[in-house]
Amino acid sequence: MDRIRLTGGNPLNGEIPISGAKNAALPLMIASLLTDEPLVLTNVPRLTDIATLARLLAELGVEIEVLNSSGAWETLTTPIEGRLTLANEQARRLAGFGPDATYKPGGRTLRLTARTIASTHADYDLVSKMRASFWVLGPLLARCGHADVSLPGGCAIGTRPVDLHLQGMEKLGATIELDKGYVIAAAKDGLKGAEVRFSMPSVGATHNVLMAAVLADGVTRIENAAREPEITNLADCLNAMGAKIEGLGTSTLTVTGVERLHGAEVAVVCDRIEAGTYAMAAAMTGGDVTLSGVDASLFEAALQALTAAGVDVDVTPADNTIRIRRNGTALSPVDIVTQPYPAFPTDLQAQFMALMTMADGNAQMTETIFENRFMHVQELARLGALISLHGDRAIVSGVKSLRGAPVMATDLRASVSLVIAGLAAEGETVISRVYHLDRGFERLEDKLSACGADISRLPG
Ligand SMILES: CC(=O)N[C@H]1[C@@H](OP(=O)(O)OP(=O)(O)OC[C@H]2O[C@@H](n3ccc(=O)[nH]c3=O)[C@H](O)[C@@H]2O)O[C@H](CO)[C@@H](O)[C@@H]1O
Ligand SMILES: C=C(OP(=O)(O)O)C(=O)O
Repeated sequence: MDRIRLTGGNPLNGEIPISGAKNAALPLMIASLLTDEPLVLTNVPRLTDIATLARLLAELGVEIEVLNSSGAWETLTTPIEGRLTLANEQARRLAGFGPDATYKPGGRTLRLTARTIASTHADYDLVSKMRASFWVLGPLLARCGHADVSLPGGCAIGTRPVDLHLQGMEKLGATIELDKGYVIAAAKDGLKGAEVRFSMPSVGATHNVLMAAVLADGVTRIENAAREPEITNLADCLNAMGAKIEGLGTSTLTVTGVERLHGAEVAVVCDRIEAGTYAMAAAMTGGDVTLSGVDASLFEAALQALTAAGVDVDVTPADNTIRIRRNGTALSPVDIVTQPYPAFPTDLQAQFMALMTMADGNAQMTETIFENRFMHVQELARLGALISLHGDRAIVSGVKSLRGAPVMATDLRASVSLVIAGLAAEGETVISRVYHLDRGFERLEDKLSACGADISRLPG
């Protein structure tokens, strides 16, 4: 298993191009199941989660092509015994591993075509690797009237039930049974529009029910929908495919079902979590970094927290850039509370905690979304951080310096919080289990070393 080695102390200086968002690219790829025409996605990031989902979609019958550097479509999926598969080599390519002479920021362009659905079975092997795979349930039900999908996996940050997804499908007229770890869903006479009111905003349940409702018969109102920008990206995509969704960006989505959807071309929105992560890394090292290809309006709460910590944040919307600087000034402690969008995102909590480990005083991190998202605390402690846990709150007492140490990545965002701390720690930090990191950060070592970080991958 690969590890990341880094020696702290270098301020980050330069430009970091921000990739397309993992959490938007995944539902957009899944939306391809809703039509027999091609769905073209631009700005798709190179990540293992993209490869994992591509594998699953291929098994369901989706042909996947990539636009190569000569401007031609190259097929990544291979038909074997009447089924499509994605070979290991192609999966590694989608994940962005290995030397790639054609690499340039701006992501890949993929074309996904689900001419026919070959299978409505989403196997444990793939769904257990990644939360978003579970979202094939809605589109499969909508297009085929049945699906059996393994209960999902994803980052181990809490119990993460799927009751809201299932209640939503039942409201649309599906029958749901649970058998041997699988959700068996059927809608013999098709899905019917309905009122779906979530007891709490769930990103995944909103994606899933939205994709089911677009082909349902009649009008669906989704109340208390999540409002994350990745949901708006999906709703925009579905509308470009011929869906009728109103209320984009609000907590009430009204969907008038249509009989069929058609192909479209849609860009993946920028990754606000990746951008926030690098902003915190730049602040941590006392550097001067310009994030490019980024929309600051998508993560205002995080940028406000950085400003409150004494970091200079200059947004230039016309250029899609944000300049992050901290030259010599101490970091002020700032309390944060994670909440659904547009509040401070849970996916940036670990990174902000890493930053606060060197603040001048005590900062309180309250995690309200997931009940077990403090796994990074004990690893940050190995680097010399002082953090105490009190239920859903962590109190971080800033220290003057951190010291490098061997640490273990426990989930995606926890892993990158260790990178941020390691960049400022004295001496060497080696992070194991970096497969977590590869799920969601495109070419992290390249992006950071281009700005002066002493960081490299140790192949395992
Ligand atoms: C691939 C992806 O986009 N993942 C994101 C998505 O995860 P995900 O879609 O899993 O997160 P949700 O928004 O669904 O979860 C929010 C809360 O609702 C609870 N819940 C959710 C569904 C359900 O049926 N029942 C239930 O109780 C969860 O346990 C959690 O406490 O949103 C999270 C919250 O912004 C992010 O941290 C993840 O990065
Ligand atoms: C928690 C995350 O991913 P997942 O929902 O796939 O576990 C994340 O992206 O931070």
